[in-house]
Amino acid sequence: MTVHAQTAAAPADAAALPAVGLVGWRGMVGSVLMQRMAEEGDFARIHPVFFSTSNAGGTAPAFAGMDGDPGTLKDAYDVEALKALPIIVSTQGGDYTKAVHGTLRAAGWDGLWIDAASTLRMEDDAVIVLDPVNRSVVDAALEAGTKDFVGGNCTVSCMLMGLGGLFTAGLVEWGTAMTYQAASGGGARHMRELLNQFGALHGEVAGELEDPASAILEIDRKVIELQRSGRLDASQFGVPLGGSLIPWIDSDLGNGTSREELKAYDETNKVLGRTGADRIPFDSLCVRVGAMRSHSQALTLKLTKDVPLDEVEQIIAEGTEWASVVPNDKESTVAELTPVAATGTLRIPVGRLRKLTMGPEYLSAFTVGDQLLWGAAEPLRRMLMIATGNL
Ligand SMILES: NC(=O)C1=CN([C@@H]2O[C@H](COP(=O)(O)OP(=O)(O)OC[C@H]3O[C@@H](n4cnc5c(N)ncnc54)[C@H](OP(=O)(O)O)[C@@H]3O)[C@@H](O)[C@H]2O)C=CC1
Ligand SMILES: N[C@@H](CC(=O)OP(=O)(O)O)C(=O)O
Repeated sequence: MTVHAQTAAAPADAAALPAVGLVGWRGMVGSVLMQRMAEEGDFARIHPVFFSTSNAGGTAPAFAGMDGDPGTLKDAYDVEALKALPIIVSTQGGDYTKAVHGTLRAAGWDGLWIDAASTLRMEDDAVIVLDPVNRSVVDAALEAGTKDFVGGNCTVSCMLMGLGGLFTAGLVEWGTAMTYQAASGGGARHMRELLNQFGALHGEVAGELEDPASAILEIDRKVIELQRSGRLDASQFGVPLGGSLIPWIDSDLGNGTSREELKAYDETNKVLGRTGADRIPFDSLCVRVGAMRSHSQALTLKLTKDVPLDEVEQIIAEGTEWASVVPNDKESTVAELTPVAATGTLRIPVGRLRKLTMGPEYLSAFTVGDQLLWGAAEPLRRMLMIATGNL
């Protein structure tokens, strides 16, 4: 199903454009989505209707490409206003999805729901969208009348954008991902907390750092003392992240696995359209590190056969338009395969590619991706463009 014309009340000059409800547009993920839509000229392809959970009646935002007065913000809990729209895009979060999606469906709304939250991802009648990897799954679902399209977990989406070629070629027998996830995965307040912690730690030893002759062990002692003191603000992450790491992300499933780790198996297979015995064993160990907004991961893949490394590189490079192979040497790796290099770009560098000593079918890889772009906003933006016949 492709939505070409709007069904909601809207200005006459926008009559030919599909009306799209945008909820969560000012949050962190929503802001990146708006930025990308403006960059790509998407606001000229839809008639945006902006919602708010906190400021209904306030002035709606204007973005590049929009035509006419953006009007006022509608109440994001107003089911009648939402029901009038053929498409709703939400980056508002899981609580909002839980509160509104079921009510809307129960009220008979059969529009397209495009969502960043994990709430509906594993529902049977929802599709995880990552079209450069699973366009056929998305198209088949649209054709079959599926109405719920959800962005994948950021780590899974970034991994598949980089290594999708190997998966779609059926070359992965099993895999593991050891992740290094940025503070932004927790939200904007987590990013601020990390920087405040770095600042406080520096402040604690600023005097000693000024003096090149000061004793490093005394600096180290003061830093760890502050980290353990309870005086560092760690209200978001629970424990200090600055100068440390946290090897647990999301909730505790009670079986030694975090919810984030389970997503690696569940979502990777769902994106690829693999079910039952066809699923690829895939597991992970997820770790929060002090990066700002790019997630990294070290992968071990058991290939289904011994594929020469140059062929592996070619398959990866051709897997998606955005995957780029980084030569496995120190100079290229430190320049191109870091969160600092990847942040703010749609490029997904994949490097450290080599066969492991365990045998020629065992492949090592490292990949990095901006978790707010391919990890959150971009798959939704593209889904909206697919649904409106623009991609
Ligand atoms: N963070 C991530 O990495 C990822 C997040 N997601 C999903 O996206 C959801 C949204 O995440 P995220 O964007 O980080 O959440 P945010 O907390 O940044 O934004 C969510 C909402 O909070 C409200 N809000 C309240 N105060 C402010 C403020 N000062 N500035 C901006 N917004 C404010 C806004 O709603 P209103 O305008 O109605 O007041 C906004 O839409 C998550 O819950 C998750 O489900 C998915 C993938 C990755
Ligand atoms: N859990 C991810 C971010 C996120 O929002 O993931 P999900 O959309 O699967 O809940 C992280 O902390 O890095």
